[in-house]
Parts: sequence; structure tokens; C-alpha cells
Amino acid sequence: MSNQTSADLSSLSATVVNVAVPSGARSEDAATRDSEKNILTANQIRKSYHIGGEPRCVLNGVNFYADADECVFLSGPSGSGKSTLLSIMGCLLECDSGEISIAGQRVDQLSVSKRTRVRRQSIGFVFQRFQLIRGLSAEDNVAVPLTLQGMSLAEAREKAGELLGRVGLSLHRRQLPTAMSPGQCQRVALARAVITKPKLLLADEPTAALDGKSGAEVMELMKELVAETGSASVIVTHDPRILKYADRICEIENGQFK
Ligand SMILES: Nc1ncnc2c1ncn2[C@@H]1O[C@H](COP(=O)(O)OP(=O)(O)OP(=O)(O)O)[C@@H](O)[C@H]1O
Repeated sequence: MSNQTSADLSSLSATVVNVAVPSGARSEDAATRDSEKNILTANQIRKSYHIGGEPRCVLNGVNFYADADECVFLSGPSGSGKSTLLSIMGCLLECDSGEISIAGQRVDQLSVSKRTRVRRQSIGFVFQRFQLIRGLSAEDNVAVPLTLQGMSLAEAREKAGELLGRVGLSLHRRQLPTAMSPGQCQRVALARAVITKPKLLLADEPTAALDGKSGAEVMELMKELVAETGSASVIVTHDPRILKYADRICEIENGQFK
């Protein structure tokens, strides 16, 4: 993620107050929620990094949830642990302790290979810098997750082509990412993230590298595509321009949600 200025952060906080987006991350209020809608639950997540042989606690007993049809923003100062939490929830990084459930399945105790399977089947990722494969066309980038699930390349390409049409890139199917604009690249990355209809979409600063118009287009498409599958989305962002897309904002500080 980019290093954002404190001005950006105060702007985000100020807007939180102004638009009155619900805040809060706690899973203790589960009794008041519809458990059938729950997609992601994280309970008492702890994570330390060892720096110079010394442990440094980044997440100190974090609780979090995201439900179907919900877009939750994660905010907080630089270094507060947002990306770490996102990586743990995305089965990319192991926590030291705590429980994570995705679509009703505990994932924190799974073997690496089983967590990889959960990731491929249930989670889509969007990154700030797109992370497209440079040597593959837009269509093949989007087809990759389907082929990893066992679909033939021909069928995967057909579905990828259809989805690229949905995100306004039907004329760019055969183009390499290096020949596309940042906004177009992020739309390809979004298509790649949702092509398997994942239950959970995780995005790390998806609009930070985009101008306002491209960022809004990506967010509109993300909301539209995620709504079709009833997925939950969790977005780490410092970008006050996209605040209106949040259903709930959770602010992390000193290893815990405020
Ligand atoms: N692999 C690692 N090894 C050691 N320390 C790490 C590692 N990854 C992250 N950290 C440290 O953990 C803390 C939290 O990092 P993280 O990237 O999760 O924060 P963040 O809130 O996403 O920050 P930013 O908004 O600046 O991207 C930071 O102090 C960072 O330097």
C-alpha cells in the first residue's frame, strides 16, 4: 500500500463523521446479526512480527466480521496492521492465534494446501498495483483462476471474454497489461477477482493508483459484480473519494479496532 499523508487520514475520518456510515467491527454483537448472512468471522486475532529478534505485536486480539451483500472498509494509520489483517483473512498469512471462519468453515487450522484450496474457491483479491501477469493478455489473466479450478483453457477464455465485456473491455481482450491504462488494468484485475464468484472479495487500496473517474468506475463495477453473487467485500483504503461505497467502516489503531 502507499504511504498516505496524515491529511488524507484526517480527511477520511472527517468524512466518516459527515456521511454517518455505520462503524464498528466487533463480532460480539453476533446475536443481533443474521448468522445465515455471515461470510467472514475473525475472533481474537493476534499477530506479531519478529524484528531484530524481538517480537512486535501488530494485531492484538482483533475481532471482525463481514456479511453477505456488505462492503466493509478498513481504515487506520499507516502501519496499524490493515494489510496484515487482510492477508490473514485471505489465507495468505497465518495468525499466531485466533479463529477465522469463511463461509462457515474454520480456516485457521487448515494445512497450507487446504487453505490454498479455500483461497482459490472462496476468495477474490484486488491489489493496489493490479498484480496482473505481464506476459498474458487481459483475457488470459482473467481466465487463470478458472483454469486453476480445473476448467479447460478454451472454456475459461470464453467466460473471461464475457466478463471483460461486462467491465467495458471487450475490445481489449487480447491486449497485454503493459498496453493498458491503470484504470483498465484494475478492471481486468477486478474481473479476475470475481470470475470464480467468490464468497469474499478482499481489496487492498484498489483505487490508490487511479484517478478519481477510474476509481469511481472500478468501485461501481465492484459493487455491481459483488451484489450479483451476494458476496462480502472488505476494502483497505485511505481514499476519501470512495467513502460513499462503504456500508460500514472499521478503524484499526494500536492493534485493535476502535
Ligand atoms: N513481513 C513483515 N516483517 C516484519 N514486519 C512487518 C512485516 N509486514 C508488516 N510489518 C510491519 O507490521 C506493521 C503493520 O504493517 P501493515 O502493512 O499490516 O500495516 P498497514 O496498516 O497496512 O500500513 P500501510 O497503511 O502503511 O500500508 C508495520 O509496522 C510493518 O512495518
